[in-house]
Amino acid sequence: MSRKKAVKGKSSSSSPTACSPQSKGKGKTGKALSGAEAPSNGVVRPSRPSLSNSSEFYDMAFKVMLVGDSGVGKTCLLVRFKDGAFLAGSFISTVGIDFRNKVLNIDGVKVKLQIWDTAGQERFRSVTHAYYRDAHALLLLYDVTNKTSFDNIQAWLTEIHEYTQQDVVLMLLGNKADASHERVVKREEGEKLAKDFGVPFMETSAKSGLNVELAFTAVAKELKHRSIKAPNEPKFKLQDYVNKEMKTSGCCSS
Ligand SMILES: Nc1nc2c(ncn2[C@@H]2O[C@H](COP(=O)(O)OP(=O)(O)OP(=O)(O)O)[C@@H](O)[C@H]2O)c(=O)[nH]1
Ligand SMILES: [Mg+2]
Repeated sequence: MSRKKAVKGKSSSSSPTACSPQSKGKGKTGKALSGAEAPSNGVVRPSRPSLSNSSEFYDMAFKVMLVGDSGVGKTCLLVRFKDGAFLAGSFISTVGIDFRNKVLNIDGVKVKLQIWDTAGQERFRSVTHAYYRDAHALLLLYDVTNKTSFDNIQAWLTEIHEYTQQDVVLMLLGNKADASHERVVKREEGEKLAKDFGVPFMETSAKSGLNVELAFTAVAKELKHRSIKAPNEPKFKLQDYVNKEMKTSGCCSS
């Protein structure tokens, strides 16, 4: 299937980057969802086990978007999560939008995340807006070594509230937590901002892998719980789960 079909006819492409999936020789994108798999406002639940890609079954599927300023590490975070790799090198911005699939086993349920990596550059903003509507969850990133990317979070939140569904799952991530010498945004500042806006928060590092798996797993758990809540099951609290599981970067934790 062509990439155009993968995004339902809208033009999308990405340049190879240091963290590009292409550098692993796996092609530009994951496969497009089609038919019963196509992203919709509701959860995708195949009536019988389905193939998410050529090899993996899943029970439910959700669409997750990575957003935030250019250079905060969205592509690297996705590559770390999907391939377990961090390929240092020169930074080439994502062009347009791209996605990859990953199936997680959440408490015995196979949850497929279709993860969309957006371009942070302003000139692609209108392309990105078109995809917000169908997103079940958003990971909003800033870079702890870049104050502007942190200051822009409020504007990102305004944009997100304007374009996404009301019940979208949102989490704020302070990425590049490994870069202790270049850090200009304290973890506490990230925590405060997240608290002020009522969103769960954690720091991550695509480079070291810190909390990367946890960020996606937490979102998948929240989406799964919302989708199939057993009658007497207590409400899943994303931030509580993250706090329990989270590892701090070591350098700055008190
Ligand atoms: N130290 C450190 N560097 C990182 C980390 N994540 C990404 N980088 C570097 O930051 C630069 C930008 O990373 P990308 O993942 O391409 O950034 P992006 O958010 O996808 O940028 P756009 O595609 O333009 O929106 C690259 O040079 C990466 O090597 C991290 O966790 N730690
Ligand atoms: Mg990118």
